[in-house]
Amino acid sequence: MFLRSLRPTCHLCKINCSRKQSTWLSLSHAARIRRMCSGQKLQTHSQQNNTKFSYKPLCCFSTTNPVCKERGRKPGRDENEESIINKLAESQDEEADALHETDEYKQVLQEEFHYDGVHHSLMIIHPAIRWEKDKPRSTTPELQLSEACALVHSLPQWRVADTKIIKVKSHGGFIFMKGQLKELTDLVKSHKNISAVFVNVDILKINQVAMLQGAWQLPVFDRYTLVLHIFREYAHTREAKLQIALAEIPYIRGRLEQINEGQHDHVTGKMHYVVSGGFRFTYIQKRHALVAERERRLRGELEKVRQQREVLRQNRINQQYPTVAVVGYTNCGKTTLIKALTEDESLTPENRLFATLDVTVHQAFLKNMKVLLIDTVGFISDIPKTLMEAFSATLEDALIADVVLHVRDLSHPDYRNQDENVVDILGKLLSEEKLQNMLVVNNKCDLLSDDEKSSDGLNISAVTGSGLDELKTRLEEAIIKSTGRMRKVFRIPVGGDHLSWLYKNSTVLSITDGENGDSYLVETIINTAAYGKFKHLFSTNKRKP
Ligand SMILES: Nc1nc2c(ncn2[C@@H]2O[C@H](COP(=O)(O)OP(=O)(O)OP(=O)(O)O)[C@@H](O)[C@H]2O)c(=O)[nH]1
Ligand SMILES: [Mg+2]
Repeated sequence: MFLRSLRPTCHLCKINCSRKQSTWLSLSHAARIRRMCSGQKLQTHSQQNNTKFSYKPLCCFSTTNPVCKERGRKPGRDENEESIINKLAESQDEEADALHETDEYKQVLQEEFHYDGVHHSLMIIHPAIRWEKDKPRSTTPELQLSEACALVHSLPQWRVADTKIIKVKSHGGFIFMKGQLKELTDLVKSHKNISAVFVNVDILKINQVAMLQGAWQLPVFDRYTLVLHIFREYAHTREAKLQIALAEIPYIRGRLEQINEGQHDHVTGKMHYVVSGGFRFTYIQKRHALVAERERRLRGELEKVRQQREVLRQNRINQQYPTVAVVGYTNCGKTTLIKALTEDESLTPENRLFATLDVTVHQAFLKNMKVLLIDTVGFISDIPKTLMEAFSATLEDALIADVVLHVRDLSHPDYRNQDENVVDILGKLLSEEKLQNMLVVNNKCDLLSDDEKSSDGLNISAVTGSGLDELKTRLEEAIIKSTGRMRKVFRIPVGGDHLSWLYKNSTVLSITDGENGDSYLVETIINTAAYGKFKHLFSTNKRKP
């Protein structure tokens, strides 16, 4: 049986094949290249049973496609197919690592994100919107600027050379008025040691970047690109690295769409046209194909990693330990709090934004209960949704946790704004029930006087340990409420299987002797299912709990 591509796309050069006839592959060969599949539909040659397959088309090996790297090969014959597959196997080895960046892709990254390993000395410009009617904010331009500085300082050896707050009408158009642009250009040029400019807005449009880079003759960063630099610098696990690589894609796509809409020509300043067998492929199409191919490989790899995560998650569910997701704004003290509750020395809290980029699970013993605490990636304001969406899987663990613990840094001058941001995001993600049962703690209270402490939420300090005893009690109560676990006292006979069963299936809090010495009183925390099972198993011997 043979397979044929419906919409042939060259696998190597990422360009649609100009040949009218696409190459036929034998089923066995198609199976061998399955892992190279781009998800495009292929049909059986005979179409008798109308079966559809998803194998990678090999039409790219067209003899007539001038841009195909494999040009000259004659498709259709078995010996050629064999060599094609060998070639694919080679390229597969090279590309086996989904994170591998081709030279072409490296160039895209360099153009869009300036990943050149340079430790920049930055000028930060904060365009403060004059009248924010629809969204009155509890923050101030000075606080936003100081967060921008913290972002820069999160990168090793990056430094802030100067800062400037400038009032603007909106972040649209060209952001700055003509006079303002001149003033800023003079300022930037007056600093000889500045190597880049960071405009503190969530994301700059391509025409804005081109205009500002043109005026200042320096690379220009926005929050999206700067946060990506931080993520890239500190990601350790494969999952985090894949997620970050995936987060680059919507940014690049957004740029391509803006070029497509004709907003502005790209950084390169010209459009490339590749003419191939009567088809015209623009620079945009080529880049779209390049990005699509990378996305396909990253998603495929991420899926595998996530399957492993799912196994771990299932293990946790099977273990029946209650889970607590610790969430909050970046740098609020989530990791420090988990360290204090678990005494896990392997945890290393750091005084910088986005110190935690991987979701990790830690066992803790509260007062009577063993729980699993989940450390999560911190939130930050003014970051486009697409960037945080790349980390959505890490939040999934938080979403299915029995209890969500929201940590706030009460000592932070901008804590109200941070709180609004986190509550806003959690409000969209969590069910009403989870929100109702959410616990809020005000951390870093050791840095505050009694007057400054809040009456809303539990005041704690993860560093000094104050308030942690009360937090453990409240966490247990919240877990009991959300999981249907209950406190039960069982009277069980001495010398039976009851006690070992209870140890296995519930949390045993205490054991005392019964009045006549022939029984024990066992205090437990048990869920409704286990309670029903106990009654069922030991109904004849069971004494009234
Ligand atoms: N004084 C004081 N400092 C604290 C407290 N809790 C955390 N910190 C400090 O705050 C900084 C950030 O702590 P982390 O635990 O890394 O914060 P995080 O929320 O995990 O941060 P990300 O992982 O970046 O989101 C560290 O320097 C901690 O020592 C506290 O209760 N009091
Ligand atoms: Mg952390």
